[in-house]
Amino acid sequence: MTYAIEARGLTRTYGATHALDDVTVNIRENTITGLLGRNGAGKTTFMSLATAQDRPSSGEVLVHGEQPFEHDRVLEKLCFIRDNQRYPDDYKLIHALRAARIFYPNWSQELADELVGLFRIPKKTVVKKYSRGQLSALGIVLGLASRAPVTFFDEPYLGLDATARGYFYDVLLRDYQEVPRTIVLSTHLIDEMDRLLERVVILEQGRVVHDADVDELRSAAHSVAGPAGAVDDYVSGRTVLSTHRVGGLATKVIEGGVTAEDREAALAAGLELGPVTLQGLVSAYGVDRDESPASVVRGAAREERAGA
Ligand SMILES: Nc1ncnc2c1ncn2[C@@H]1O[C@H](COP(=O)(O)OP(=O)(O)OP(=O)(O)O)[C@@H](O)[C@H]1O
Repeated sequence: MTYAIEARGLTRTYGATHALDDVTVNIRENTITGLLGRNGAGKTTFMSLATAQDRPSSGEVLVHGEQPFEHDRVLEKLCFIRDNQRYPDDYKLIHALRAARIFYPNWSQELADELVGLFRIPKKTVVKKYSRGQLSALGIVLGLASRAPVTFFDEPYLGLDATARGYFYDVLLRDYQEVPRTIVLSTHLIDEMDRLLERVVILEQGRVVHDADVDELRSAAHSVAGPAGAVDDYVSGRTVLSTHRVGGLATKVIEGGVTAEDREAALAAGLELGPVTLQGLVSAYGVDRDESPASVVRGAAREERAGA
């Protein structure tokens, strides 16, 4: 198997903060991978290290088997679209496209022109006067039209309306099928983007908590809902990833798939078993086990009422 990105013990600290903490992960060539996790989980840090915009405190990251830092042959394979991309003050659309065409060997002007039209990106306005959504659209044009063998998008949709986001997802999938390449996306719009993702890496406080194919991950957990006591009995001896309580009802996300015995037990106890969305899993892995903020808040409110 060929890997586009290989991270070994990758660590980046800022003082006492471990932005990335001993991350070992391989990203297969020609896949679309979602880099997921709550705010501050380390997604941008990972992308910055893989694209040589920053250096690790320890460990290493290889792109197509080579160190990216000050290595032109590797750097020209990489495109990193981040939300705070800066452009020279006098840049208009044409300047940004011209620079990209020179920099990226696989640049597709045809694709760039199509996307500029779809996103209605202004041609006469200087880029620094663009709206938030127009800036994101420009980043997406550069990222997709670069056709770079390894392309990173760090929350590329900020400010984009739903129609424009739909164009992004559709064109990304179409062009990826025509010109396969490695695409890594960080996103908080997980339910909206999960149809794009073949694989996900979930980070939590700088560590990898899951690295799996999307289908594998979906079947690696399930939810159970019903009367709290019956739910507690059902989950006894299992790993609970998250809990939500409303009055006497509870919903828990549990590690592991559903067996025939589970179905029978749930039916007998009047419980409902269901799948967990990717968003549900990321939230579940991003909170303290068995105590989601919702249940903590509601629990506190109940205690207050009981004490009043
Ligand atoms: N230059 C820096 N100086 C100090 N701390 C930093 C720096 N860059 C990142 N961090 C810290 O490292 C951690 C990871 O940050 P990072 O930006 O990688 O997270 P993220 O997953 O991309 O978050 P978000 O989803 O909010 O964009 C955070 O705690 C952040 O505060």
